[in-house]
Amino acid sequence: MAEVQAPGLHLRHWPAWLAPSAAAELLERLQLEVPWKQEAITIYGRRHLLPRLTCWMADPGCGYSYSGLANAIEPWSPAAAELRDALQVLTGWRFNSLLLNRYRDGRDAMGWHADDEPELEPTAPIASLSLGAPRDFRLRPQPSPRNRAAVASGACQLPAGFDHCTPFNIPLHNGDLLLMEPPTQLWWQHALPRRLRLQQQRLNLTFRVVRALT
Ligand SMILES: O=C(O)CCC(=O)C(=O)O
Ligand SMILES: [Fe+2]
Repeated sequence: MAEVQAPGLHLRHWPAWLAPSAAAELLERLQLEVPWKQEAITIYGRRHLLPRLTCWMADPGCGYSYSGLANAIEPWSPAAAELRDALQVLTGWRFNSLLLNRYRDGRDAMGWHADDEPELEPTAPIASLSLGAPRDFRLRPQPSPRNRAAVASGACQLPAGFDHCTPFNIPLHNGDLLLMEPPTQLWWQHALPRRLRLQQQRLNLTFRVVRALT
């Protein structure tokens, strides 16, 4: 396991957390088991198909909206539930929500964002499992709008050295596990850029802890 740290950023990376044969078998299972959909989002009144297939799985009551989509929640599939339980043993967290992304080839991608929705438990990590083709995972420093307001009002401070941080890449390979620990989502954004020559698919699973709404 390799730790990646920078001001406001803490990642733990397990290269080949799953052996290649186990990762390949899991990819096959998930491809068949998961009800993949291509969702559309509306920006300035225009509908855009997302450049990837997605599915949300969660415990009942643990759904949340993402990029303005109120997501339909699917029950845990057998393979996803096994991974959730293995991640609980590794991290001590009972992940109650999962976003699955299927990048059909290098044209599919994900833009810059942070997973900082108010529904997410801020003290929990996000656990990201990669299967299939390798892709670059990019990170760049960016205080969230909420943090920018908090910094402006004096309620919180930028992490020391934050303003000198530079964007960087972490290549994620078949079977890699990446834990994004707090407060990473507050200060950093991430993206999965397009790779137009790539023809193989990649699956990514991000396990999350959604707060019980009271
Ligand atoms: O595909 C990836 O590695 C990143 C996915 C991601 O950032 C997300 O699901 O929020
Ligand atoms: Fe994300």
